[in-house]
Amino acid sequence: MTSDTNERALETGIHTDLAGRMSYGGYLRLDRLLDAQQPVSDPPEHDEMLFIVQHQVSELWLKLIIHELKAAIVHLRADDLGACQKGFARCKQVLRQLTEMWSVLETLTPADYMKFRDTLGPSSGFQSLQYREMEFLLGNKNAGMLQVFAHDPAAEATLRAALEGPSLYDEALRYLARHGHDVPAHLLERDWTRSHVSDPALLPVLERIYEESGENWQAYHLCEDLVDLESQFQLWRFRHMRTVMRIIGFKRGTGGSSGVDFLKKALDLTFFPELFEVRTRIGMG
Ligand code: HEM
Ligand SMILES: N[C@@H](CC(=O)c1ccccc1NC=O)C(=O)O
Repeated sequence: MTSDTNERALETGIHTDLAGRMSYGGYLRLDRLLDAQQPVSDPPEHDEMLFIVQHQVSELWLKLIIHELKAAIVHLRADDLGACQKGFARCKQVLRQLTEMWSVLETLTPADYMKFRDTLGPSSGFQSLQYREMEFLLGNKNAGMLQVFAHDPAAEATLRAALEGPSLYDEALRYLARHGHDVPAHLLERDWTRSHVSDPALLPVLERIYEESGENWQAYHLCEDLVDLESQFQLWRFRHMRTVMRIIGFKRGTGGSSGVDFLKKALDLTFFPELFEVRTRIGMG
């Protein structure tokens, strides 16, 4: 069948009377979402739109990750590993998206970025509340980070709540203890505002889980989900550092840090140290 136009006729039944009813734009609050891209460069720099959209999309994905991590912590506490695994699978895929997104920003040339970089003033991703909350939920705690939000009491309270609660790793260790694994007692009740410090006493516990994964499948699966999350997170950090190096070289950061050097140091951080250390022992007798 041929047709002399390329139009697709509306089927009968398509809703067109949407006055006062739930619509696409209304449900998604697109009036607000799509009004939130407000470049500040004057005269306007074409590439500032890319910069804003990239950050906003990142923040939206961070919002979902935080939503899932908080739920995973609740599910872990309730021994509901199935629900937890669903959340982890989603977080991993979102982190992959976030990591892949650096390729879009890498189309920003150093010279084009410098045309509007000054307008950013002292603002920096270092001040991302959601990023810091995600780090805290994963276990990289640092009370000093609250200072950055002293100007914003609501933000500070959000971050403080994440600082003061057990992290995903803390809850995973508590889960293992409840399920017959000999996790040292001092890891089960402690000052949650501090990052977990690698504990050699955990290694034999994890070694058994890894050596006898068949008999400890749930625990093994939980540990491997955490390993996946950390590895994917590190890929995001690495791509950020390389993108920054490519765009601003070794300039200082707008947030006041040394720049690439500061970002490189973050690559040494680990959320779940023993889950990597245990691998050294596997098969060694
Ligand atoms: C041209 C693009 C970018 C450049 C040049 C850049 C540069 C930097 C630099 C130099 C820092 C260190 C802090 C400072 O002194 O400012 C930093 C931190 C940070 N940036 Fe970016 N960044 C870029 C894009 C992004 C994007 C798209 C995100 C996504 C949300 C992001 C998130 C972060 C976060 C979360 C930190 C804090 C990292 C930490 O504390 O470990 N950045 N960035
Ligand atoms: N820190 C970046 C500026 C920057 O990337 C930025 C500025 C404002 C809001 C978010 C940002 N993203 C990540 O740091 C720089 O030093 O050029």
